[in-house]
Amino acid sequence: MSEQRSEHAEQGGARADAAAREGAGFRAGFVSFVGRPNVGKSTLTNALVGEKIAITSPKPQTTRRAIRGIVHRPDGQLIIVDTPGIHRPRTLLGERLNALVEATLGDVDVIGFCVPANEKLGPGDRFINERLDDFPRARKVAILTKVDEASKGEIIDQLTRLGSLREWDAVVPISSVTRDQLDVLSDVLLGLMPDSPPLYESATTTDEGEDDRIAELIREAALEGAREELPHSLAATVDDREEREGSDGEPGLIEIYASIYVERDSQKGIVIGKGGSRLRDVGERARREIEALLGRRVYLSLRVKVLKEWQRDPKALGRLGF
Ligand SMILES: Nc1nc2c(ncn2[C@@H]2O[C@H](COP(=O)(O)OP(=O)(O)OP(=O)(O)O)[C@@H](O)[C@H]2O)c(=O)[nH]1
Repeated sequence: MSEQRSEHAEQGGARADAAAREGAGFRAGFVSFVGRPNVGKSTLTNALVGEKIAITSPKPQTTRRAIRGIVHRPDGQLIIVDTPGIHRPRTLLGERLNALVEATLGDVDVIGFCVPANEKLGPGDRFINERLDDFPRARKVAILTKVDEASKGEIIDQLTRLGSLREWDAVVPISSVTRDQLDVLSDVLLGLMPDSPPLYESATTTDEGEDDRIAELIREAALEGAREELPHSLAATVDDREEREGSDGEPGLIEIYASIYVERDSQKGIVIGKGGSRLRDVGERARREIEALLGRRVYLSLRVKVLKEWQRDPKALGRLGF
């Protein structure tokens, strides 16, 4: 992150000078949320940034990339690095994701350890908590998520158990759905960040490329309603796009050609559905999200392709951007 810090510091220098002249201390730094799959890390990222950056899904292990969301405040910037989560690797994809997590966590200023309020602390949480010792540089904050799903008593019990795991720099209960305590969490995280000039322009909410974000929206749409082993086998890419000329000052239609990848022939049929019905639904859902992202009308063409056992194949992983 230090490279990014100096690279982006130059852009933000003018504003920092202004802040310094006003005597206001400005803070900026990197935070990463870790925790078991499905504890609400991506939802929290989106809720804090106020825009859909990371896709979310009730299926565990949805997150595959280090996506950055940026929270802009008058007194600082929080740059959120969303990781795929720490787990025991079973495939080459799993190994690569773990390496990505290691590199990310070794570099951030704060690690937010997320545990849901409505489930007991389990071996999975303890495994991740112990791994946090490997990253001594980062300050550590415990975040109790989904408090809207738990009773007061459950929340208090869970806070006590969390407190006994280690000495946290802070413990904050939140709900991304009701937005309960999100401002408190931002304050706490910002308070743990180093003094620094802004690292990003104020209009930037992510530094992920547009095609990657579109591909993630397609994957999210395809994940909806997907069963059993299918979620892990899905990947999506944007292959081509063409802009149509607009008229009367209106932006023209944008044509997007994208692929959904599965690992086996049998999965292809599942994704396409009877007479193409499922794929049509996926396309419809994805198109609406992409139109919201781009702010213009979209024609989306989806093709389903089989890339045999891509999670275990180095060449295929490369092609899909892992
Ligand atoms: N009730 C409630 N549900 C939540 C909250 N935050 C997240 N969820 C739900 O929990 C599920 C998982 O959320 P994600 O944000 O995808 O979880 P994640 O930890 O990023 O999951 P992975 O990508 O698998 O690591 C989704 O169905 C969310 O809608 C919350 O504050 N309250």
